[in-house]
Amino acid sequence: MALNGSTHHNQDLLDAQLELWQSTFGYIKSMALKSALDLRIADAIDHYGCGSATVPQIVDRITLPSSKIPHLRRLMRVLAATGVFTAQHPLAGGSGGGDDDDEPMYTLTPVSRLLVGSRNLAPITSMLLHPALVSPFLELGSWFQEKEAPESCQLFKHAHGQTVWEQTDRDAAFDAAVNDGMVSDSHFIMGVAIDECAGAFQGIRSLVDVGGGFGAAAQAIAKAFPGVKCSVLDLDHVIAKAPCDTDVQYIAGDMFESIPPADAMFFKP
Ligand SMILES: C[S@@+](CC[C@H](N)C(=O)[O-])C[C@H]1O[C@@H](n2cnc3c(N)ncnc32)[C@H](O)[C@@H]1O
Repeated sequence: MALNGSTHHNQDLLDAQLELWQSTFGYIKSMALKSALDLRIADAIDHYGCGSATVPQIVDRITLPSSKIPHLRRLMRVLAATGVFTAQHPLAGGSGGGDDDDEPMYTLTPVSRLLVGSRNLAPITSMLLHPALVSPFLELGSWFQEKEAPESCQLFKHAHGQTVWEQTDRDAAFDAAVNDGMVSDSHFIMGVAIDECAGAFQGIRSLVDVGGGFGAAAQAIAKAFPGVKCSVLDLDHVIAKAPCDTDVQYIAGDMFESIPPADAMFFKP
């Protein structure tokens, strides 16, 4: 906004305030995305074969009290402004054909297509936006002031009094969110990695995936390269829940104590 007859000083102040609010409210972007995941809005839109839907059509597919529909419209506008969906607004007056004529049409974008279908990143996105992982950032300032030794001074531990992996061991719901998230991320990225870096796996007869979780990455390697004997090393409580009907061998242990021998070590954070 340019001010009429104002000094540059006032214009600069307002521009700076705008930037300050943009940084202050930056979290709205990720919280709107989290709401879309919680409400399964991308799934609701994807249900309509063309990948587009109006708010009333979305409401038909999700659980929402009718009093919240105006708020859903606002959420959809934020999600369209941030590129999660596109919004196509109807021509003035509508076409006169139906009830939804005045409704914007929301369409999946390349971003939200990653929240549905076979290469679905919804579980890892939900995991990364889990309150246990987001809330420690509220304490980042006090973490900086803490004088403990670096290894015992992780932000997560500062906030929760235990490490991420101690919490997954004690909290079954958080553990499931982390494991499901990791599996979805591995499915996605290993499809790309195997296409792009197949040469890296040539000539290897055995491979150990260190901190390999449920073994989605190792399974993808074993499937693409049947000559590579793949194993997964992870903590006891993860291996206890790992699938048993796969081509990979699961080994419970602590990577800081020992790593089983193999031609290659693989690590996917
Ligand atoms: C970020 S996750 C990655 C999981 C897996 N690589 C994937 O992509 O699906 C890190 C993994 O390391 C495991 N981990 C953490 N500390 C470990 C340790 N000391 N020894 C073995 N595994 C460990 C966790 O249980 C978790 O499954």
